[in-house]
Amino acid sequence: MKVQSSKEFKLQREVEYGTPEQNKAVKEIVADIKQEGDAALLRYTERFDGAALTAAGLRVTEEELQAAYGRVEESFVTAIRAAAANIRAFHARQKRNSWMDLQPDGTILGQIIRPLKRVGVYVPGGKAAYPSSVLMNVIPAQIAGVPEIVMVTPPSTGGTEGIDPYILVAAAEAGVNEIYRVGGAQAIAALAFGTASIAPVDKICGPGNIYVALAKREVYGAVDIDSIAGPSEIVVLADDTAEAAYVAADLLSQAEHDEMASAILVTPSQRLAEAVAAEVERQLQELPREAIARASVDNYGAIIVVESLAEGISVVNRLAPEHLEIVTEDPMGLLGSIENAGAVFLGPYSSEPVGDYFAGPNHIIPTNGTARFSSPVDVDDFIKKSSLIYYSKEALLQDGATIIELARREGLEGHARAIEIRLQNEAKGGDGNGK
Ligand SMILES: NC(=O)c1ccc[n+]([C@@H]2O[C@H](COP(=O)([O-])OP(=O)(O)OC[C@H]3O[C@@H](n4cnc5c(N)ncnc54)[C@H](O)[C@@H]3O)[C@@H](O)[C@H]2O)c1
Ligand SMILES: N[C@H](CO)Cc1c[nH]c[nH+]1
Ligand SMILES: [Zn+2]
Repeated sequence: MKVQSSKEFKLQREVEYGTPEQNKAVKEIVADIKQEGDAALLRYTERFDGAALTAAGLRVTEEELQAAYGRVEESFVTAIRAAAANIRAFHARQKRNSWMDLQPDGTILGQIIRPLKRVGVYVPGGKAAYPSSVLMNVIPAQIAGVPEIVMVTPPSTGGTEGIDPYILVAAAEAGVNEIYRVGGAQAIAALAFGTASIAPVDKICGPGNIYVALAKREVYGAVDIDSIAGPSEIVVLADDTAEAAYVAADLLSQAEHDEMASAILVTPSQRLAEAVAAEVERQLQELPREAIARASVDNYGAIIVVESLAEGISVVNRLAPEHLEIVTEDPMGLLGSIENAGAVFLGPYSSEPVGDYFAGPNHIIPTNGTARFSSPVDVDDFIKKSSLIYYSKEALLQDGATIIELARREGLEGHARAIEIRLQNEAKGGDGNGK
């Protein structure tokens, strides 16, 4: 990894997100699915995932789901249950309730919370299978009360059923049974627009590679999306007290996700910068996914030497990373200055994979600088709110003139008259029915 000064460093998102070719490919895939439905879905699944399916074979059967248990270790089932319990406990704290406020004049104002009816969750499965993402998608949706949760994941990671058995077991543990073996941009478009085999959803959540992220951006508006949760990112803000081997390991933990993942160290310590660069090189050679991680650090990685921790914080806030680790003498003391980061990990033992798998917070987190304005997946992603207004006669008599004033200032006489007709009727001693 190249050690550079903050002046030399250029923000990745200042260039187009994804290459022009990737953007063009995604637009074509989405348009084809919209127009041709299943036919295009099957064609792209064969082209990108090498699976020649029929429409009847798109959905995973209950037998396949149960058979997957025979292909995973008991220790995995124990681990996924323990992780699920932590994720459930964390997200249960986010649940909102409807509320109503009764005022002395009889007015009732409130907010009604309802779950979305049908949501699609994307579970990545291209370069690696992500059973942990099943839990991160499904548990908050269940806590919100979503009745129909549909899962899609590509068939490319193998297994006799064509889907990684660990993903299937995680789905069965989470209680999902509508699962389709499709991935990439074609899966996102199928969820958004529907095909003969897959009924459309109201919202799509979940992380994925650049094709998934661009497709979610493309279908937004036809459906809602959680955020752009694309190739993983980590920024470590560290001072001279940090352990170089730990920092390097944490950088590589995200670099190994994807050639487009980004891993960045920001430090005022030239010594640490050089030690981490050497450690990254040493640890890379021992990493099974060396080629992916090397491409990531070569193209999207950086070690940025800043003048001070204060400058480091301003670099971090510009980057707005998905994950930020603060490994300094007093990490808690710096927390208040962090404005943009999807998840913040404090101190040398809060290694990023603790959050990826187990602590409880969601690992589906905005990337590419979008942590400036969006948040990790949570229970709120799976609800919608309706406002409730009940105005009593007394309240309308009291506020009516003010409402009329505001309506007439906007030149909307029809609005003003809707109020005025009631005020006039009441002034005449009306019965409240306009008579
Ligand atoms: N931000 C987050 O919260 C978060 C969480 C977990 C994982 N991730 C990211 O998810 C991603 C998982 O990526 P993955 O590739 O392993 O799985 P994936 O399921 O996201 O992508 C695989 C799909 O990509 C499509 N694809 C591959 N090459 C293509 C091409 N040339 N043209 C068109 N489509 C193509 C295929 O349809 C394939 O099914 C990684 O980037 C990882 O960093 C992000
Ligand atoms: N680090 C990823 C979020 O960017 C999540 C993940 C899943 N499995 C391992 N890691
Ligand atoms: Zn990870």
